Amino acid sequence: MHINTKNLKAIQDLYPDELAHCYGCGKSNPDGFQLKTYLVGDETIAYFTPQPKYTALPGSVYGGLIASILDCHGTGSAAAFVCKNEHISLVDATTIPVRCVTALLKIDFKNPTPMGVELELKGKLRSIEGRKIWVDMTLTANGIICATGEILAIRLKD
Ligand SMILES: CCCCCCCCCCCCCCCC(=O)SCCNC(=O)CCNC(=O)[C@H](O)C(C)(C)COP(=O)(O)OP(=O)(O)OC[C@H]1O[C@@H](n2cnc3c(N)ncnc32)[C@H](O)[C@@H]1OP(=O)(O)O
Repeated sequence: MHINTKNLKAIQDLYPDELAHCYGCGKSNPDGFQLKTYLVGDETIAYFTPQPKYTALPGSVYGGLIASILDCHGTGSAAAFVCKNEHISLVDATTIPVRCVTALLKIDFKNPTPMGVELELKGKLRSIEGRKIWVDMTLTANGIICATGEILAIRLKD
């Protein structure tokens, strides 16, 4: 079921302008994917519909794109979970003081990801250990999990 995100703020839209050029999720990169990650309760969610140019085998999505959007959903999720853990409101904020980058990303490709349908990405917090944030992710199409991912995001120092 597609969650209505209309009244939610995407974590990537709360990155300050000078850090908003990421190819995968920067709001200021018109050529990028502009992935949006939302915190909904205890999990994060994002939706993405790949363009046909990101085809692998005919009818299925290129794995590099899958890794790319899970990468950005993972760091966005990590930032969102840190904010939640530290009671930093995403509702009232215009920017957030949390920056996370990917140290490690693992993707398991479970099933071919069909082209032409909306993909649903979910993230769940596994642990926060100091500056290390582990997030488990799934990528689902038509109700079938096509890929799972795990990410170790590192919270940057000031
Ligand atoms: C790129 C710069 C942008 C800056 C602006 C901010 C941007 C904010 C907006 C975000 C925009 C979207 C982002 C999209 C997602 C990307 O695509 S990010 C781009 C890809 N990632 C990178 O380029 C990161 C490159 N790596 C690095 O810069 C550094 O290695 C890191 C990850 C910052 C860590 O360096 P560090 O801060 O010196 O921390 P370090 O002490 O080495 O490690 C901390 C802990 O993590 C552990 N660790 C580190 N790496 C690993 C690993 N690979 N495996 C296991 N453990 C590890 C260490 O063992 C250590 O553990 P403890 O001893 O604390 O238990």
